[in-house]
Amino acid sequence: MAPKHMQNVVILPREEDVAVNLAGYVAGLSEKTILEKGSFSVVLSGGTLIDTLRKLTQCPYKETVNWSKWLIFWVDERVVPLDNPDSNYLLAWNGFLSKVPIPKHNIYHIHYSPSSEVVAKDYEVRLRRLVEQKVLPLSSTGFPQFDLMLLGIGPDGHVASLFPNRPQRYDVTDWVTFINDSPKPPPKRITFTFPVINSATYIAMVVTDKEEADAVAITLEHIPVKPPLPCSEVQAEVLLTWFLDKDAASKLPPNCKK
Ligand SMILES: O=C1O[C@H](COP(=O)(O)O)[C@@H](O)[C@H](O)[C@H]1O
Repeated sequence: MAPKHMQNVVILPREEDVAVNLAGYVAGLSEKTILEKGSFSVVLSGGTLIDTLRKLTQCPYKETVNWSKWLIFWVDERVVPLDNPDSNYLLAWNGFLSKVPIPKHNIYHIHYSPSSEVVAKDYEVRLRRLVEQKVLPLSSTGFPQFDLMLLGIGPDGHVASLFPNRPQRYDVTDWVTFINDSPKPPPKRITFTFPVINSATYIAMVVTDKEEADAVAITLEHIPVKPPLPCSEVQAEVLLTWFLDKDAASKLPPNCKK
């Protein structure tokens, strides 16, 4: 296995190029992982990422990817009913999942309850059951290990629902935690903790907005800020790849943009 903290930065001219490149990357990983272990666990976030996944739902990938072996999870979810416009599940369903033949029983969305604590506990219990059933492996650090996490970031450097000035980002015990005062609406959310995120085999960090350019530059240029941006603490077991368009990369020094 490659040493921890391997990172790759891919900078492309337009969001459309990122979408094309990302689809090829995910399809390649899907093929390799299914050959090696018979399934492919993919963790989605919300936000602009879902639209950037659109090429996977088109030719040739719609036909060539072995969707029957995919398992879908969410790195974070808003604590709202699944048909609420704020739901990350609904966003993913409308933009991605409804267009590809992933078996419904392989789609692990939250079970809604008005209590974010109850939702987080339930999601963690279900993950623990999948580990017991050997559907998901455990990492060497004792956290579930997903094959691929597809993440985005916010302008404040948040990743999943781990925000700069909230304690959840420092949780090293739980697998899934909750927040009732998210600085970005809606306030109630659940989120994977950093030990789970950083146990993923592969992570794709997909950023295609000018608004996130400062957070990208602070992270990739190792500019010290207090507290450190959550997105700067993401690392993968094998490889973290940043997929950026020129807007997201616009605050990086010129030598990075070649
Ligand atoms: O609230 C959230 O925001 C982040 C970033 O979203 P974006 O629209 O700036 O791409 C997202 O990754 C997260 O899943 C979502 O709940």
